[in-house]
Amino acid sequence: MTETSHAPLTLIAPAKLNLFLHINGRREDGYHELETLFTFLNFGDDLTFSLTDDRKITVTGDTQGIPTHDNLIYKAAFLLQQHCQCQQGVNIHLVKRLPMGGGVGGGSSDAATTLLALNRLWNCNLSLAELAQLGVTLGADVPVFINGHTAIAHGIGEQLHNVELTPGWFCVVHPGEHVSTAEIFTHPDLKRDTAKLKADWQTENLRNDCEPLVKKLCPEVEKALQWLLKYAPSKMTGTGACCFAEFSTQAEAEQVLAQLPEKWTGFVATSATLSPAHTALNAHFEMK
Ligand SMILES: C[C@@](CO)(OP(=O)(O)O)[C@H](O)COP(=O)(O)OP(=O)(O)OC[C@H]1O[C@@H](n2ccc(N)nc2=O)[C@H](O)[C@@H]1O
Ligand SMILES: Nc1ncnc2c1ncn2[C@@H]1O[C@H](COP(=O)(O)OP(=O)(O)O)[C@@H](O)[C@H]1O
Repeated sequence: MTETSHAPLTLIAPAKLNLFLHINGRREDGYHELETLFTFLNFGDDLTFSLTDDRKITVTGDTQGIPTHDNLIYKAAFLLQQHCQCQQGVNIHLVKRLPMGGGVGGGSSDAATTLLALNRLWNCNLSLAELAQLGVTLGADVPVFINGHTAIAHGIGEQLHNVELTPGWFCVVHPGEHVSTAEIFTHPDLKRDTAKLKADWQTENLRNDCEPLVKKLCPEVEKALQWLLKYAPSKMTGTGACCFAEFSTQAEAEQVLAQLPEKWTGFVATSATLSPAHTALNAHFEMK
């Protein structure tokens, strides 16, 4: 492997939260029609990209036992390299902070940051819409990270309508359980009949339709939601297992995190209307 003259580029793969998640129905292919509000957090994994002159793609760092060819980072890089017939390679070094299967979208965000970064570094020049089209083949959540704006998603999560939200401080708790998205979506007890949102959706009862089922299957999720509820309204993100509560100041959110029972992990972060990956990437290329 020969590294090129490019200096390595480090970018964040931010966490997302589903501020609500309604399930409206099930399609014939098994995927579910959703309505969900995605926002980004200023907290996530770090990916460092070092270009090489051969076509090899390697992933190092906290890969947590995932075989390289199954890693969404490798899959994203390979997909783009094939699609654009790119002659360069890359080493991608991962610092993992987001809990796997935690509902904060770590794998999808890693894939999206890889597509966004390599599109620039390899000079592929695909539009965000083209990158999102490639990305959705890796996971339903990848397009929202490519789009990079707080948005309500419809369809299976790929039709995005940008919205503006006032940023807040979030305390996110991971109650130690790994929830399989596929298991929740194939469970017979999942609520799948919520009515579609109306124009004035802000006034509706916004909730996470996966929550009752996940609470039943994972008692620690129920406990984390109850624990957070002592301080502020609590919700689960995605198909779990992470739960969150919003606060107006950093100090309030940090005070709650400081009291977190030792058996759980958590973090505090602000939300961001624009994905911090886009902000960092734009800053890097403007500087050049
Ligand atoms: C429902 C969400 C909300 O954010 O859950 P989380 O994964 O974040 O918890 C996501 O859209 C998940 O996106 P992602 O994790 O990328 O899903 P995929 O890998 O495409 O699919 C995992 C499994 O979930 C099911 N699935 C996923 C999305 C969807 N709209 N309907 C589904 O039924 C499919 O059965 C699939 O086998
Ligand atoms: N780079 C990656 N980071 C996290 N998970 C990955 C990665 N590559 C593949 N995966 C697989 O994707 C699954 C879902 O991961 P993740 O995106 O963290 O969950 P969620 O969508 O619930 O937040 C993991 O259990 C793991 O097997």
